[in-house]
Amino acid sequence: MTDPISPDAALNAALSLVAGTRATGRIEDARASVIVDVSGLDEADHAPLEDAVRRAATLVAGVETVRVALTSQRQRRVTIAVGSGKGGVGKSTVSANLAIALHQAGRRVGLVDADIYGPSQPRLMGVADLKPTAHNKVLNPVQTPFGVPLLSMGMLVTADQAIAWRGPMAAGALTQMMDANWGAADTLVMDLPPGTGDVQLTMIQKYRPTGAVIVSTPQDLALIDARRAIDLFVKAGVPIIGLIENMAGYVCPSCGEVSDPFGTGGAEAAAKELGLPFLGRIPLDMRVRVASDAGQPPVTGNGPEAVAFKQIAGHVAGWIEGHA
Ligand SMILES: Nc1ncnc2c1ncn2[C@@H]1O[C@H](COP(=O)(O)OP(=O)(O)OP(=O)(O)O)[C@@H](O)[C@H]1O
Repeated sequence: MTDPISPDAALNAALSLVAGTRATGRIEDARASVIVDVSGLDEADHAPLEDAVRRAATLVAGVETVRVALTSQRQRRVTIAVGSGKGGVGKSTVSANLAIALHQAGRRVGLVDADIYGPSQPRLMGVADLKPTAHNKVLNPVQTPFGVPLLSMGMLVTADQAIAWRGPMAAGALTQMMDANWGAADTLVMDLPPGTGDVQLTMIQKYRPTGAVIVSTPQDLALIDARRAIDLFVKAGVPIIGLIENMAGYVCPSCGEVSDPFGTGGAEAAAKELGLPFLGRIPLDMRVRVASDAGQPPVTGNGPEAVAFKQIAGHVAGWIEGHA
């Protein structure tokens, strides 16, 4: 026998049919109190949504009166941009695992894949076949198995279209994702395109992040690409939370021994020289690639790489608490 559905669950089920994850409510003494998050909606869409929510709540068994409050959460939302001076340094891998680790640490996190040149988050987050829906022209992010909803450039346009984009077009698509229905999310992690061109600058200026983390590899720092990425954020007035060194030290898949083909400590020294915090290093470990390719972000496991991602996320969470 299945349990009867509670009045609150019946109310929330009815609300989700008309407002997705925007509306939540509870019933007390035959009165339904409903909160509707109108973040990102045009002013003109508020009243129709409120009416739809009110009608849906009125039809729920046991409800005699309905009170609806509209709120906008956007002001309280923190945006963390993840950037890199060039491609292939693991920026997307870091973004996915950082978003999940922040969620595991208690934040309500959404992930925005703004990498127009190679949007890899749908695969990394195990939702490669899913597409977002829309309500009143506002996108509903795709739910992932890891508690972090996702929107990706790859869900909006084909790769060929995106590659021909100029800055303002990419920024327009980014706005559509940033103004989506993120519901109660208090933090958005934004995976930016690699490099430091006009597209990146326009995106950052149009949707200025609260803070940025820079991902580099040990050899990348020698080539000063990471410094260019830092400059890009500084130019746009975005505070740098710190530097992450990825693919630091090679972990031998057979014996587990760690060696340093590109030297060690380079990123930490560079961070010091630039006066920036060093957030931590992630080893070059085959398990990171295998788990990522399988849509199972390594931070959800219990290997040393999971610990590394969690420590980095701890530093980022500390920064958010101090600055946002
Ligand atoms: N620490 C690591 N150990 C082993 N493999 C890694 C590590 N970090 C990333 N990789 C692998 O390196 C490849 C590139 O990573 P990723 O796609 O995250 O880089 P990116 O900087 O986002 O690249 P792009 O700019 O092309 O989007 C992927 O196959 C990924 O699984």
